[in-house]
Amino acid sequence: MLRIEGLTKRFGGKAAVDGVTLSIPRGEMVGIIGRSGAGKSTLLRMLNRLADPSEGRILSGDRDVTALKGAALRRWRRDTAMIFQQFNLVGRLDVLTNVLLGRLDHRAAALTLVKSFSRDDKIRAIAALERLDMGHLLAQRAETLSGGQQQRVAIARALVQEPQIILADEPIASLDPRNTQVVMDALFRINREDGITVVSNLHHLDIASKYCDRLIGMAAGKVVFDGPPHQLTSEIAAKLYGIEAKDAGAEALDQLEAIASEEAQRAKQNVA
Ligand SMILES: Nc1ncnc2c1ncn2[C@@H]1O[C@H](COP(=O)(O)OP(=O)(O)OP(=O)(O)O)[C@@H](O)[C@H]1O
Repeated sequence: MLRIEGLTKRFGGKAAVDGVTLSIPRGEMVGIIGRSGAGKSTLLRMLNRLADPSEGRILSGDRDVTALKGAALRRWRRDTAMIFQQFNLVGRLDVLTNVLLGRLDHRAAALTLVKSFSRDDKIRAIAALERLDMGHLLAQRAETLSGGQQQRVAIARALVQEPQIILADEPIASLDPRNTQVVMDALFRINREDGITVVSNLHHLDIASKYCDRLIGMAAGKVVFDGPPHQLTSEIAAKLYGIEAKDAGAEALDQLEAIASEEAQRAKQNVA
C-alpha cells in the first residue's frame, strides 16, 4: 500500500501539486487524468523521488519514502520503475542492452563498472522482450524502431527491474491508435498477471476509462475526482478539462457509457 499524505510541490510561489492525500493499494491500475499543467507529471516524479516534495510524505507500508537516502533510495527507484512519453532508450545501443540497463541496480556496485551482464540477467531480459513480442528484434539498434516498439522495449526494461510499481508518464502520448492499444494492453497484462501496481498519467479520458480500475482527476495541483471510471460525471469531466475541452469530455462520457453497458452485458452472460 502506498500512502501519500499532504503532498505539495512548489516551484517559486506556485504549487504544481497542492496537498494531495491518497492511498493506492497494491495491484491497482490507476489513471491520473487532467489537462496539461494540472500537476500529473510532478506527482509521478515525486512518487519515484525524481523530484522532492516541498511538503508532505509518501509512505510505502510503514517506510517513509520521502526520507530515503543512498542505497535505500536507489532501491526505491528500482521498485518504482518509470516509463516516459519519449521512451528514454539509448538509441545507438541494441534492444537487448537497453533492457539489460534495467538490471544495473541489481548488480554489485563493482560489477556495474564493467560492461558485462550475467547469464541470468540476459535470460530475464530476453524473456521480458518475448513477453512483449519484441524478442525477434533484440539485436536491432533502438533508434531504428517505431515509437510503439520503443515503448515496448522501455516496458521490458521496467519489467527486469522487478518493480512493485510502474509509473508511466504519458506512455502513449507519442503513439498512433494501434500502438496505443498495444502498449496499454501490455501494461494491463503486466498489472493483472504480475500484480504490479500501475500508475499512469493519461491525457485521453476514453483510454484511461477503458483500462484503469480507478481514475484520479487533477486540476491545478489538487485531486478533484477519485473513483472508478463509471462515477465520472460530465460536470467533473468539464471541471477537469475546462470549457474549451467540454466536447472532448462529452465524447469520452459517451464511451464511458458504452464501456459500462459492455460490462453489464458481460455480467449478464456470466450470470446466465
Ligand atoms: N521544473 C519546473 N520548474 C518550474 N515549474 C514547473 C516545473 N515542473 C513543472 N512546473 C509547473 O508545474 C505545473 C504542473 O506541471 P506538470 O508537468 O506536473 O503538469 P502535467 O499535468 O503533467 O502537464 P502535462 O500533461 O502537460 O505534462 C505547471 O504549471 C508547470 O509549468
